[in-house]
Amino acid sequence: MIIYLIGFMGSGKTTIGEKLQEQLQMEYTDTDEYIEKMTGRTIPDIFALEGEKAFRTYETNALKEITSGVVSTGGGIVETAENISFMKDNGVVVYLPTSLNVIENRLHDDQSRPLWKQPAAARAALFARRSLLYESTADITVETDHKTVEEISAEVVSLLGNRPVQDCQ
Ligand SMILES: Nc1ncnc2c1ncn2[C@@H]1O[C@H](COP(=O)(O)OP(=O)(O)O)[C@@H](O)[C@H]1O
Ligand SMILES: O=C(O)C1=C[C@@H](OP(=O)(O)O)[C@@H](O)[C@H](O)C1
Ligand SMILES: [Mg+2]
Repeated sequence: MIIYLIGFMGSGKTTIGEKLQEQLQMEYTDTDEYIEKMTGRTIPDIFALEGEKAFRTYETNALKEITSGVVSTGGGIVETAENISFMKDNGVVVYLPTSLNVIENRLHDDQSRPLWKQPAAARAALFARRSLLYESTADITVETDHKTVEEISAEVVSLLGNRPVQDCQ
């Protein structure tokens, strides 16, 4: 079984993925960490030196190469239509909706996410546009505002357990 975590930057995909790895005793991969290992470059360096388009190609390749376990994606995974159909065809997609003001409190002036380092209006537009894509891609949705990491992972585990058997193979 593959479980894909999707959502905006700061929704907690990496944090919840690590927790689910412990709870479900499954393999775990974060696509950003995978790309950093494969390229030997940090995400900000890839954006600065090669551009976003090159990053999106690495991201699609990473998605295809990770074949099992819990997968924390990057917030822009839904920017590529091919990624959306790949995740829907190959696993269960868990969306972690989080409101923009909660994300602002979590990320502040985070420097490690190139697309967070833009004016608030541009971030809000990106958030609005992507939210529609996350919603239409999700099989399972777990809100994260004002919940602890433990509460969110427990909810994900419980909803995964309620899935029809054929979805969990
Ligand atoms: N439920 C939560 N409550 C409070 N802080 C959280 C929660 N989930 C994640 N965080 C914090 O928010 C920041 C971003 O989390 P991260 O897992 O990196 O998000 P993503 O991978 O979706 O960008 C981290 O500092 C993390 O500790
Ligand atoms: O939203 C995006 O386009 C991105 C999100 C980041 O991952 P997180 O969502 O884990 O921050 C990372 O993949 C890269 O900086 C691009
Ligand atoms: Mg992450």
